[in-house]
Amino acid sequence: MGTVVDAANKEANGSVAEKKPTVIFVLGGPGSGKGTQCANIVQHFGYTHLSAGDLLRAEIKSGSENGTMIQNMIKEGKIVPSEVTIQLLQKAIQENGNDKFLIDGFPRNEENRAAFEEVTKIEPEFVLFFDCSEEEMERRLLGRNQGREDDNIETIRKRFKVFLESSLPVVQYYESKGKVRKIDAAKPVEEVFEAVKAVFNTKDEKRRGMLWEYSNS
Ligand SMILES: Nc1ncnc2c1ncn2[C@@H]1O[C@H](COP(=O)(O)OP(=O)(O)O)[C@@H](O)[C@H]1O
Ligand SMILES: Nc1ccn([C@@H]2O[C@H](COP(=O)(O)OP(=O)(O)O)[C@@H](O)[C@H]2O)c(=O)n1
Ligand SMILES: [Mg+2]
Repeated sequence: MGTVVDAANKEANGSVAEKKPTVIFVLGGPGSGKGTQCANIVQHFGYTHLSAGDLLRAEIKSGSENGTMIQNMIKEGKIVPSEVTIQLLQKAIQENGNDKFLIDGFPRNEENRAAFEEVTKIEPEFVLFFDCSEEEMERRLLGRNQGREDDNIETIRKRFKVFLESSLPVVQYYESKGKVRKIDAAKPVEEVFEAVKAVFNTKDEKRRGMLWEYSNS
């Protein structure tokens, strides 16, 4: 107790005893490059990557009682009820020894956002938002070749509609709180990652600055 690091944790989490994990939400339209960039962030910055879509697809494969419902929702590009997705995210966080997570593809609507906050009491440190044109995202999704049942033009159009109507308002909500770090995601993978690195390096510099100020006060 009483060290500089304790003080910083206390400031970030409210109290040392109830230390919560650091969470960064990674948002952007379908095919904007969330999964690709998360893999890079994991390599460089030591976060654990949790993709809501991957967790839901694993749940279908596991033969869970919700599997058929989830499969139908994904095929229609619809958003699975929060309680299902949040339970999967919470379990993944609890089972992992890391204390910093990239949550990719969540929250995708207001219900996701409010329920996660209510259940976990976790506020994201910031929201990484990958901004990309529909034309480019469509091209990427049709070329993704991961055998996904939702990467066909009919479902892609539905997913774009859901993104505009339900997911963008969540980005706007965090924008109003000054939490959005917007990245031009239409560029090549390496250039996008340069912009991502700048966001994470700035965050680390700010934290070092805070600790320095504290230790000199
Ligand atoms: N900056 C980029 N330029 C071109 N293709 C990309 C870029 N980022 C990702 N991709 C490709 O586009 C497809 C979708 O990327 P992915 O990371 O799965 O996006 P998301 O998780 O946002 O749907 C993949 O085939 C990926 O290899
Ligand atoms: N928070 C979430 C995330 C994904 N999903 C479902 O999973 C699908 C695929 O999500 P994903 O994040 O893997 O898709 P991409 O944006 O990576 O292409 C979505 O279209 C939804 O049907 C959901 O219901 N709720
Ligand atoms: Mg993805």
